[in-house]
Amino acid sequence: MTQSMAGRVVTRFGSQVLVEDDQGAVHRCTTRRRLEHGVCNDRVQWHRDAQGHGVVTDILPRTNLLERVDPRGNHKSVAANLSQVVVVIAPAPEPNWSLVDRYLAAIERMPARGVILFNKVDLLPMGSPLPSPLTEYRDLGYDVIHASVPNDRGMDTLRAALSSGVSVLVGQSGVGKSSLVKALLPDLEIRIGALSEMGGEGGRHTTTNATLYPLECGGALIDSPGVRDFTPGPASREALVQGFVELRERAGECRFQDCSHTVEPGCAVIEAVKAGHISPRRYESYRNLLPG
Ligand SMILES: Nc1nc2c(ncn2[C@@H]2O[C@H](COP(=O)(O)OP(=O)(O)OP(=O)(O)O)[C@@H](O)[C@H]2O)c(=O)[nH]1
Ligand SMILES: [Zn+2]
Repeated sequence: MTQSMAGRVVTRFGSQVLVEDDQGAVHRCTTRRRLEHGVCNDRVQWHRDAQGHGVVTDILPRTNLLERVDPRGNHKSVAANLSQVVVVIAPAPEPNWSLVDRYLAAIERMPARGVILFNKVDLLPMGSPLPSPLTEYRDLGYDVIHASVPNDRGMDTLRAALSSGVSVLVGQSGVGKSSLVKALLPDLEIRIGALSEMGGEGGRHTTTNATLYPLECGGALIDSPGVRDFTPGPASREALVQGFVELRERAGECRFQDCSHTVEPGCAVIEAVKAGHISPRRYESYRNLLPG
């Protein structure tokens, strides 16, 4: 056996994966059968077999996993080891704040860094106030970036935020994710073409699989339609509490250890809502997301 090397999965198609080595070169590899479930950005060990073919021999433990839930309710792994997830919203289509809370709760649980990108700010009338939920997110410690691709606003701030680690952009349809990705990766089509060719076998590679793209500003972006439209699945009550930073830090002070933070006496969360320390809107989001 030849020397074992470190790498990470750029994308997969069928039973094959493209693996990027430490020098940034990309190699087509097969995976051993028990390792079939490698996903984009998995850290792997690989080697060349006697015929010179790349073979992935090991998938290293993941720091986190982005999962998609399909319409039938099946969980599908999309990408691993993410540093941050950027939730894109815009003045139009009007933000679904409850969906933003759902995204942030899923991101906290992964765990990964959550960033909010308020896109298409050129649509805002001059001097209009910041939507109040954005102030809440800022107060909770989330970075809120304002951007507009046509006006080239906030793009440097966004690039700086993406410049280390591996990120994904998510958000509801029409908020401008495609335009942002095009601005961040102007040569996306060329890169997709090159990867497809590497896929061999008649370019069976499709862009529907999550793919890792190094960014010129440093860092990397994982993109695919399935990643952009990622909607988090339902969460248990305990998981949900962990997903709301302001609930998580108070839940330990409730009178009952198994407090659901909805009706119980001596609930530190309800007290904090009453005292104005937790936003009633966020608290409502938590209640609405509770499993029935
Ligand atoms: N005014 C303005 N319009 C924008 C901006 N970015 C994108 N748009 C427009 O918003 C619409 C949606 O943009 P897309 O980039 O396709 O949005 P998306 O989030 O990828 O949407 P889906 O493809 O439906 O998921 C298009 O008509 C864009 O031209 C922006 O910064 N300002
Ligand atoms: Zn409680």
